[in-house]
Amino acid sequence: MGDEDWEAEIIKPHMSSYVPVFEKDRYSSGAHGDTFNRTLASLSEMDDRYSRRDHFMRSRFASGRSLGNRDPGESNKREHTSTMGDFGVGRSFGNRGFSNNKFEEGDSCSFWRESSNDREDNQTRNRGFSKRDGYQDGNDSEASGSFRRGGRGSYRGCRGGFGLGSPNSKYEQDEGTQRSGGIFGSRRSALSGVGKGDTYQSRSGSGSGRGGYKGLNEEVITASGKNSWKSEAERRESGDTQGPKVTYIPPPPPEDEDSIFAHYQTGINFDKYDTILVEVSGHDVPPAILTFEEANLCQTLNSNIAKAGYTKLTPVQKYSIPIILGGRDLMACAQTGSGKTAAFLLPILAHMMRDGVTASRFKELQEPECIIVAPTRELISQIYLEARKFSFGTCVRAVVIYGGTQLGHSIRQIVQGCNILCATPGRLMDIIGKEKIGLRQVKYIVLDEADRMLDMGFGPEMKKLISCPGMPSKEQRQTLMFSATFPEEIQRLAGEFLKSNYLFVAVGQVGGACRDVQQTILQVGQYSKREKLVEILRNIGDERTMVFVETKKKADFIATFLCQEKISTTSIHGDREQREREQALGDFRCGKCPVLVATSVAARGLDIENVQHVINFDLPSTIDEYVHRIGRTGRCGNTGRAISFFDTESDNHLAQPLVKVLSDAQQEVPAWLEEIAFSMYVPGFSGSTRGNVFVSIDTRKGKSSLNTAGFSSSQAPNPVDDESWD
Ligand SMILES: Nc1ncnc2c1ncn2[C@@H]1O[C@H](COP(=O)(O)OP(=O)(O)OP(=O)(O)O)[C@@H](O)[C@H]1O
Repeated sequence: MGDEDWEAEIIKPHMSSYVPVFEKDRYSSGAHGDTFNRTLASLSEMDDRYSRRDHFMRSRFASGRSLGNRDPGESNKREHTSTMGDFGVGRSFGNRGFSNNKFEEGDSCSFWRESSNDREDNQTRNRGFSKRDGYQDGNDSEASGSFRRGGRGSYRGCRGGFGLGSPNSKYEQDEGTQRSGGIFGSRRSALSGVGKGDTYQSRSGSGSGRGGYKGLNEEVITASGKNSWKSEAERRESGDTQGPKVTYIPPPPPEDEDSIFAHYQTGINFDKYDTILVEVSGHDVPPAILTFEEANLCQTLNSNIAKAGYTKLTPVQKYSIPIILGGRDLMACAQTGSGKTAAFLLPILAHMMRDGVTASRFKELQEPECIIVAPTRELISQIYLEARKFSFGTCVRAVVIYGGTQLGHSIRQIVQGCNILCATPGRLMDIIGKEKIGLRQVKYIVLDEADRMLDMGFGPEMKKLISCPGMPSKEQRQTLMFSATFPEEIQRLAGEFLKSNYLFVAVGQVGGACRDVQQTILQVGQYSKREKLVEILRNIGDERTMVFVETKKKADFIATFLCQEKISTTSIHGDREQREREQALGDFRCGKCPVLVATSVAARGLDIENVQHVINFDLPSTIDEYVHRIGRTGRCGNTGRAISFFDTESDNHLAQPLVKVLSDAQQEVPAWLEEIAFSMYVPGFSGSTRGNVFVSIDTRKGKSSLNTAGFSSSQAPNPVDDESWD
């Protein structure tokens, strides 16, 4: 099947999904989530408000009129502001916008092309603008600024002297050029130095633009025509386009053993994992193991496991490790924070050790045995650190490469030896296109957050990956997929990547929320959200809290506002430069800024110690996203709390799946939410999932089932969105 067919297949079938039906006599708001019926719904609601607003505002603000730091509705002025605007002092970016209750209005219509690019979620976008050439031209002139940017070598104090690496090195010629600005100006806000009492700075460098190795306005750049199999994402990072180079070199992680093995404690509910039901489907299922010893790993691995503080297997590990050790392909679905990363890393490493895999820095062409892909830069970095931890003291070398960093740096990492390549899709395809790695030796491909990796956003990239010259066929490699959510449609697509006899492991309910997270849904209208947020954060005190919002500019806006309220806050979203994203995460991790305002870019996979609260200031557009977001707390047996603001103006489509997720996780369901859910009743479906613990199952069973994840599939992200992730 050609690429086009494949993409079409992704796009179209999503448009129907299974959603629960609320029937009065069957529905219960209690703790038992088995009273839902199954239904085949029509298209899930697609919220195109932003696209429409975008359209409107483009015509309204296309001239880039000046604005003050008042509210997001006026913030396109920042396109012409080259200095660090201090939103914390004097004219209040936050207060004025909100005090007039104009935030939402402004939000919807500020940056004239932002709304289509701003949301890092699963919404459809308006992709109508193009202007490729103009954009390119605009960037040409910025090229000289790249080294200035790269010269900021003091990330977290770790980068002194590290800086740009060796500009004269032979790899420098391979340096990709990545655009970071252009015709759309500099709406990216950069936040820095946010601490207690600090001001929250929003910078809009006229030359730096959006920090932009990602985003819709980059996608429209005309490709060179070379490497025609390459995607826009790859071209962006590859240097096929004109623009300044991205010179950011991430600081190397600490090398001392204590740092490598630093970990947090499992929580009081860790042992309760044992009571979660697990179902494995497929033929010839190897028996689960109960202890690490049963896995028969080599001594070094066992020692690393012990140093990591792992004494007991989690359910997904008990089942996945023997399956992978047995050479089988696997699709595994287990709740957030339950140890999926080690579930694939340990058996892969065990095989590599068995096979005597050794990294060689003398090989001109590096040929990794394992490729791991994940949707965000921060997540792939985290997976890399786990790989480094478990391979400590072995000859296996893990490398991480991701967008937003200097391409030459990625290449230099690889040539030092590469057995496990952890990568975001864009950078991976770029490196492959530049023939910096060979694929012939690939024995393992891992898709973490696999449903995300296979949806409309990244699916085409993944398809290309497995079709790359040299890539062993699926019969000759092991393909492993992990996620906490797995829509049925995506499961079906996954079949193309997996051997037909792959095994499917479901730990608890596919797409179910972690039960260690106490979920609260509050009915809060858009104009009351800010006040409510402050009230909650003041009660929370210094406990680490992630606040999720729906758009990038709102992330900046809310972070600014919280800083004005003297709540130490930082933010992470796809319009921030990579250096800033990493700085923000670092400040949050270490507690310098106990509040992190984030878009969906931080929803998946991030494993941050002591995140006690997640607040959905805006609910996401899909229930899967909700499950992943709240999964940033309550990890590894620890407890956490999630509070979500439900706006009846915009969130009603989530009522049904929310009630389902709450019920399944044995959470209290507010009566008002039940009512909304009931009012959203979709007639025409019969069937019940009553009594079916594994309400979403291996699709090969041919059983269409109630699947919270199924809600999202109809709203699978537009490919455009993904460039803010990678
Ligand atoms: N067997 C274990 N014993 C102790 N800690 C563990 C064990 N397995 C994993 N952990 C720890 O639990 C935390 C969560 O693991 P991990 O990030 O792999 O979860 P996940 O299932 O991938 O979550 P998500 O779905 O959010 O990506 C990590 O800090 C990890 O080191």
